[in-house]
Amino acid sequence: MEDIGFLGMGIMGKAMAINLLRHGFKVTVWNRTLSRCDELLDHGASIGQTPGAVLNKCKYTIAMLSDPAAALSVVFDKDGVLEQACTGKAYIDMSTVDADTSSKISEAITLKGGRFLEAPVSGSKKPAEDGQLVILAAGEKALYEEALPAFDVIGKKSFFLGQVGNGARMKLVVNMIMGSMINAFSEGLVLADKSGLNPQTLLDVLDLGAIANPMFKLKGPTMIQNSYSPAFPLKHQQKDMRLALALGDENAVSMPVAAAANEAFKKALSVELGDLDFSAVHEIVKGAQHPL
Ligand SMILES: NC(=O)C1=CN([C@@H]2O[C@H](COP(=O)(O)OP(=O)(O)OC[C@H]3O[C@@H](n4cnc5c(N)ncnc54)[C@H](OP(=O)(O)O)[C@@H]3O)[C@@H](O)[C@H]2O)C=CC1
Ligand SMILES: O=CCCC(=O)O
Repeated sequence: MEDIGFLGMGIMGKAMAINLLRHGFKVTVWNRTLSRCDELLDHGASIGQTPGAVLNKCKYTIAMLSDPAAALSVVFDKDGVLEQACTGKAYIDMSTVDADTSSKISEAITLKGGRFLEAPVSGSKKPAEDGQLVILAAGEKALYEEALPAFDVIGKKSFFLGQVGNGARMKLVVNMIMGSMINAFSEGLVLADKSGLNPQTLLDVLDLGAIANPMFKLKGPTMIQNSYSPAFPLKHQQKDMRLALALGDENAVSMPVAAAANEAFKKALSVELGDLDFSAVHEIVKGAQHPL
C-alpha cells in the first residue's frame, strides 16, 4: 500500500497526508479548493485535479471530508470517485458521517466492483499530526488488513467493528459523549468563576481526580482565556451531535443531556462561532450575546 490518494486537505486530512508522506508513502492529494494542496507539494505529494483522477491513479484512496454532503458529493458528482470505481480500486472514507451515508457510498462503489472501508477517527489536530489517532474501521475486512500499514502511521490503535455503519455509529456515540462533556465542563468553569473560585484551581483539582481527562487538560486553559483556535471546528461537533441524536431517534434512545448540549452548539452556530474550536461553546454557556 505505497501509493495512496488522499481527498480533503482540511485540518485533519492535511496532517494525516503529511504523516503518510513522512513515512515514505507516495501520496496524491486533492482538495475542493485546489490551492490548499500547494503546501503538500513541499512534502513530496503529487496533486490530482479531480477525485476521479486521484482514484484513477491510485489503488487505494482515502477521504477526510467535512460532513455527509461533502462525502456524497465527492463520490457521486461529476469527475467523482464513482466514475473511476472498479475492480481493484479501494476507497476508505475516514470522514465522520452517519451510517446511512456510509452505506450509500459502500453500495455504489461495491456495485461497480470496487472495495470500501469506513474508518472515522477519534482524536483531533495534534494526534493527527503525531500519528496518534484511534481508527474505527468497518466494511471489508481484507481491505482493513491491507490498510493497516497506513493506519499504523496515522493512528496509535485501530479497531475493526464489522459491517459498514458500525464505524460511523461508534464515532457518533463517542462524539455525542464529548459534546455533552464540554458543555458540562464549561458550566463548571462558569459556576466556579461566578461563585468566587479561581477556575485555574478548578482545573488543578479536576486533573487530580476521577474525572481527569485529556480534553479538560487541553481545553481548560484556553477556555479560561477565551481562546478558541480551531482544532475541531464547532460546526463539525454540532453536525456530530445532530447525527448522534438522529441515531438515538432510530433506536428509541432518550438523550436529554445530548439534546441540551446540541442546543448550545446550535446557538453558537447562530452567532457565527462555527469555524472556531468546539470549546467556543463556552461563550454560549457564559451567556455571551455577540460573536467574538
Ligand atoms: N478536526 C478534528 O479534530 C476532527 C475532525 N473529524 C472529522 O473529520 C472530518 C474533517 O474534519 P476537519 O479536517 O477538521 O475539517 P475541515 O473543515 O478543516 O476540512 C473539511 C474538508 O472538507 C472539504 N469539503 C467541505 N465541503 C466539501 C464539498 N462539498 N465537496 C468537497 N469537499 C468538501 C473541505 O474542502 P475546502 O478546503 O475546499 O473547504 C476540506 O478539505 C469531519 O468529518 C470531522 O467531523 C474527526 C476527528 C477529529
Ligand atoms: O471528531 C473529533 C474528535 C476530536 C477528539 O477526539 O478530540
